[in-house]
Amino acid sequence: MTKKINNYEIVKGLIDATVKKMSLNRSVYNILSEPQNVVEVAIPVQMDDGSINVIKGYRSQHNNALGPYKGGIRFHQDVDIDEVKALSAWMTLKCALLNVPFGGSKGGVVVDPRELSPGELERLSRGYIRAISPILGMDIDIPAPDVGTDGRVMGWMLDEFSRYKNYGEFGMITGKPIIVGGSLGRVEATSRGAMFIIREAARAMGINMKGAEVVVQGFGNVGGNAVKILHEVGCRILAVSDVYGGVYNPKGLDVPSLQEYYAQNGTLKDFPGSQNIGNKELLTLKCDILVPAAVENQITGQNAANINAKIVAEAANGPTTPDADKILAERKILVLPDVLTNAGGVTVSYFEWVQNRYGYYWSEDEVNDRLERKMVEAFNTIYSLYRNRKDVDMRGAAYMVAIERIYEAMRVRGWLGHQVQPEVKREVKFA
Ligand SMILES: NC(=O)C1=CN([C@@H]2O[C@H](COP(=O)(O)OP(=O)(O)OC[C@H]3O[C@@H](n4cnc5c(N)ncnc54)[C@H](O)[C@@H]3O)[C@@H](O)[C@H]2O)C=CC1
Ligand SMILES: O=C(O)CCC(=O)C(=O)O
Repeated sequence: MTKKINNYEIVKGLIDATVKKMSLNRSVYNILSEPQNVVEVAIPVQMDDGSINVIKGYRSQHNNALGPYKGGIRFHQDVDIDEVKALSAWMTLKCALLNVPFGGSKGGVVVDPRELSPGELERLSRGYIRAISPILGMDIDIPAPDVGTDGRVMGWMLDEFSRYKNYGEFGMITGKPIIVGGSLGRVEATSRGAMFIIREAARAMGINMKGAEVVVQGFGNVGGNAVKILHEVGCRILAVSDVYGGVYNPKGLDVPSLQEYYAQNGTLKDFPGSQNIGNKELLTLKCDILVPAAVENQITGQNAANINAKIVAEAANGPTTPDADKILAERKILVLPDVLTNAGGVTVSYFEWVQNRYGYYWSEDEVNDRLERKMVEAFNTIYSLYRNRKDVDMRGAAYMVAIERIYEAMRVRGWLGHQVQPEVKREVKFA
């Protein structure tokens, strides 16, 4: 049996390398290598047959130097504590990178939501949020959707938290339905943000988005909307997949018909005018842009030599392992890191939180325009650092920019004592 890849060890290794490269005090690594709080809860859930299942859940609050903890909630059968810790650290980094005034957190529940009835799913969602209510709040820790959760689940969680507080604190969760304070554009935000990053990278590499050949792994919130939005801007979608497998047409899939087919049949398989393809094979298809938008550790030392794209755009969190990163860099394949590429989700979550505080709601165009500005600004900052330094890849550059900001917040808050450098010598100025 192959050893499970530990993403928490991976993110710690990346933070360690970055802190060393920036010659920062060791205490910066010591603080960032451990989440500030981690809770584990056991949630009793009444099943439809009357029995009680006790389901395990976690919340990891990684760092709040820059603002309240922020991060999604994952419902997935493979969730474990180290995965949740890793995902919470990535949240700290991506919020810092996007100049969004939040820290990082993440929640996880060990369950396959496909196996629950709607009633069981609602009782689990309410039970989980009840269990972690004391550590949540719009100025403390603000959850959102991730794998296996969506706006409907956020609606139940908002309601449960409001019962606990005895008033409706709408800004305590984002990605919720529009009618209860959700933001226009949040459902598509992660994918729209990814499109902006891909567009900027394609421009820098001389790839025309009109007709660019794209392969997307994952057909949920992020993958499904990425397919739709990339198609809208003129890309040719050659292949897409979900956990059960995918479909491929070398001339390009008919995206509107595929969406209709999926909505009707609940599967991509046997979509007319395409051939079925497995997830392994899909990742190695020849294309301009490969978009992993499913789960972690999809591009590894095992298959990186066979990746046949010019750009890998990480819409998922953690899809590429460090050994794969090395191989892709040697092969001159540009990897657009997760903490940048998928940060559109938390950016619009931030806009949602601002609108909730303000009690005034923006049009979808306003949301999308503000998102575009933030994503392009972050891309330019990282890309210029990557081009100027030459000793870091895009991920390394992104970690440097993020850690610089977190470091500065920790320094001025006095978390680092008096033995540290007064200020990091800035290589890139923030706008
Ligand atoms: N929902 C959001 O706003 C954000 C999500 N992300 C990340 O994007 C990724 C996808 O998240 P969502 O789309 O929200 O989840 P989702 O639950 O809506 O969709 C997940 C998709 O991946 C597929 N999938 C699962 N395991 C797979 C496997 N082993 N191989 C191929 N496909 C597989 C599923 O069938 C489904 O189509 C995750 O890494 C998540 O952390 C990142 C930022 C924000
Ligand atoms: O929208 C959010 O607050 C968090 C989204 C998320 O979980 C992620 O970026 O991985």
